[in-house]
Amino acid sequence: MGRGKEEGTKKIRQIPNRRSSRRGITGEYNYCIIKDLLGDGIFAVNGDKWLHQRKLASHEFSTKVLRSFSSVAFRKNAAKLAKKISAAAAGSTVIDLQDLLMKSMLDSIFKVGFGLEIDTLSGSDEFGVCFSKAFDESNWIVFRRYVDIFWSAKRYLNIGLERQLKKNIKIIDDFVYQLIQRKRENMQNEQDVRNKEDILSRFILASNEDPDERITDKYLRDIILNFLIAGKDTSANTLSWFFYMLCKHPTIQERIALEIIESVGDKVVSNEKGNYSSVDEFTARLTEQSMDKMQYLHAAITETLRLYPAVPVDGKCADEDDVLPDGLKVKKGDGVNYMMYAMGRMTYLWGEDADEFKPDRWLANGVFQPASPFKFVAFNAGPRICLGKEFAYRQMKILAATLIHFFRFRLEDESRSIKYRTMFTLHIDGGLPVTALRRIKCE
Ligand code: HEM
Repeated sequence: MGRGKEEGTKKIRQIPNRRSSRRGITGEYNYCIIKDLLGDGIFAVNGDKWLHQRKLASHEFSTKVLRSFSSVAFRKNAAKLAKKISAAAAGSTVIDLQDLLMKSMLDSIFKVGFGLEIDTLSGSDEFGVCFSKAFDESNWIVFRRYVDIFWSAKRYLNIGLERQLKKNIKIIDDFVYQLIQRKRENMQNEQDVRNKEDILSRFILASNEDPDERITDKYLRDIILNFLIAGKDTSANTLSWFFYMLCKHPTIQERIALEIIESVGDKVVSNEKGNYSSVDEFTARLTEQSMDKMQYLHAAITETLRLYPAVPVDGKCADEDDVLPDGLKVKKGDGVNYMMYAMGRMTYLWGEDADEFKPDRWLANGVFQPASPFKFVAFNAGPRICLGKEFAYRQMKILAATLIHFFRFRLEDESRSIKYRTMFTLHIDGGLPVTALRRIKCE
């Protein structure tokens, strides 16, 4: 088994992403299914275009500017969400935490990714809410195509879900093209556009210097939708499962709350008014240094991703004939799927307690120990590893720390059996209804 595992790592690395170069038969079919929604974006491109986008995107993700800019935006959104939950807690109202997290993530990614303020969390931004609904529904309909063999006939006849999808895509496109237009206009009017921090501005800047004129509005539209699909549901779903786990394991919830207090310092817990702290004062303390001290929180999020990987299954397409470690021959163009969901629960990888939620398995002397990305595959591995991993951890830790500091969460119905919904990402079917009790007064 040991030898197999080692070889497997090498072989899987040699099988490129189905969208990376030549697509082959299965790759072509997958591409066909998703291209109506995502076009030729990061997830659906081939050859040179992918490399070009990856270069542009990875540069942006690694800049210090983006790192500090995104932290400010994440803290602001975390505070907004905490205030919303606080209002519900005051009235003992049950909240759907998954829904709130999805909205909060959408607002965040618009700010960080595209430099735009939208407010779907409060529900006041009608255009944004409409876009968000159309986007989520399209995501589900596109996934349904994998199990509906008549989808292309329905698309041709413009009936059923395909008709709905067409309408949704129009809403999405109108919204996104308007956004690009607005962005281009703003950038023309601004003096120092080089200091723009968001990813869309950087792509637009690159388009002005692109001799081949590859970065068209259609190209930017695909980039925006790909970043949304990559960055919104993944982080929101992970946090939903994370809070579900904390509800099931109250002692872990308490241990994280203690670690947060130790990491940010005692002052936030009490001031001259007693047991009170402003949420903005608290989030301001979520600096890189204090976040780095939250090793147990980091481990608990990682443990959630092991058991509930946001991308539960992923596919690749063989670029050339190959042989898998167990001797299975793979022909050029064949599709190979690997299941993160199953891999996270394999006893031969994680031990006899693989099914248990144990953040401690990631710690040695209180310090987080990462596993090989070929074993912990939630972010993929090799050249197509997730570009937003660091970004996602920062955002999830800021949000989680803020909510756990101020509230104690309980499932609305302990007896309800929680199931996942089959989509591209691992949603909780029916949402996550919880009650939030205030630990600390939150304003
Ligand atoms: C918990 C959060 C996340 C998880 C579990 C996750 C997981 C993944 C996985 C499994 C892939 C590989 C997909 C494939 O093979 O086709 C991927 C790719 C990618 N992710 Fe993430 N992701 C997360 C958050 C994010 C965020 C927040 C962003 C950006 C805002 C992001 C941006 C990307 C991009 C751009 C790619 C494509 C990379 C490439 O193909 O070169 N991800 N992610």
